[in-house]
Amino acid sequence: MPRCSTQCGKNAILKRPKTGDALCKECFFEAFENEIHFTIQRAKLFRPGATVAIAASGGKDSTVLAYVLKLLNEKYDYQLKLVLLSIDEGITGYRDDSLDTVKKNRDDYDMPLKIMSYKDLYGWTMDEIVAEIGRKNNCTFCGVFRRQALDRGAYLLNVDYLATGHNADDIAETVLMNILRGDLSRLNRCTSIITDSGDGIPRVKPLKYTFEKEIVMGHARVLLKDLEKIDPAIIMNIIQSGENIRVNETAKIPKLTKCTRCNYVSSQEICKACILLEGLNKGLPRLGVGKSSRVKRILKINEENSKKCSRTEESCCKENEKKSCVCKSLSSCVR
Ligand SMILES: Nc1ncnc2c1ncn2[C@@H]1O[C@H](COP(=O)(O)OP(=O)(O)OP(=O)(O)O)[C@@H](O)[C@H]1O
Repeated sequence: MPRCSTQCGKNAILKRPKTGDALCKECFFEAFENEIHFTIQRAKLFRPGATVAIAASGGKDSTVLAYVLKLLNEKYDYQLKLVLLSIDEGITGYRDDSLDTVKKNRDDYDMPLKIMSYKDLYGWTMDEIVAEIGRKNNCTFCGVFRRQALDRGAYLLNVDYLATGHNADDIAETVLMNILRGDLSRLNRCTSIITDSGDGIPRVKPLKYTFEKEIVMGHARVLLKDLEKIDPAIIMNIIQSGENIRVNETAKIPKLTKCTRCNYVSSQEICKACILLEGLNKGLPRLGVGKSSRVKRILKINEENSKKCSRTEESCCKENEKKSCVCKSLSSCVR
């Protein structure tokens, strides 16, 4: 390795993929932290005196986020109050381990920690959901419930911001996925460093321009890594493409509104979390997996059937072994 390109006199230990600079350990840390500080300053990400919940999964990104935010908060006097918010999805052998890491973050960084579980919020752990639906579609449940659980946690903690550890690779991957799906609404939102979750608590991504070097499973990610081999600037270019795409004014973009059932933000009358939950509770776990037009059709059929159902709650549930009952009282008798 050559000498550190900052002329500090030390030997370089790595070549940064983002800039191509050969740096020593100390200069790399400094450049890394300064870039995040610059991102925060340029986007005016935090109001001084605000409380920030750091969405802490126990993974590398959110652990680095907690570390860097604490460091920058003290170094540059952002005057932020930092707390950790963790969601326990109830995945044995996975989340329980990473929750130990989050508890270590709490002790190391001296930050309060709030843990919220799917079991308490939805009545189901991910292990129970997988037992019901199988392995194929369980990511849909996990993603939708986690997103809402983080919003609920942030609301409960009465914080001003929710910061996640999404990095440049995550964002470039999401841009690519939304382009491939033609999802203009999400494409519009996914490159923003700050997004309104709909209940007044903005979500922020201080690591938006920070690279992730690890290769994670997933087709878009693999494609991205292949493209990166051809041109290292590709990750930034894809984010920029996403930012520059202009949406045709005649294109139909769903408006964010409130779910009529749980009152959380949704682009549909009933939010995805409520539909997934209804499917689980009615023994129709695949209800929310797939197109919203199909979901609407099934909900309508169920609604019509339930009008026809003249049985009592007990007999209906008994007859259907608490599984495919169509009477309106089903969710109360199943649970
Ligand atoms: N169980 C969780 N509890 C709290 N926050 C979470 C949880 N899972 C994900 N997040 C937040 O969402 C971000 C992106 O999550 P993702 O599942 O893509 O993990 P990741 O990119 O591997 O990040 P990490 O390394 O922090 O786990 C995380 O950095 C974290 O801020």
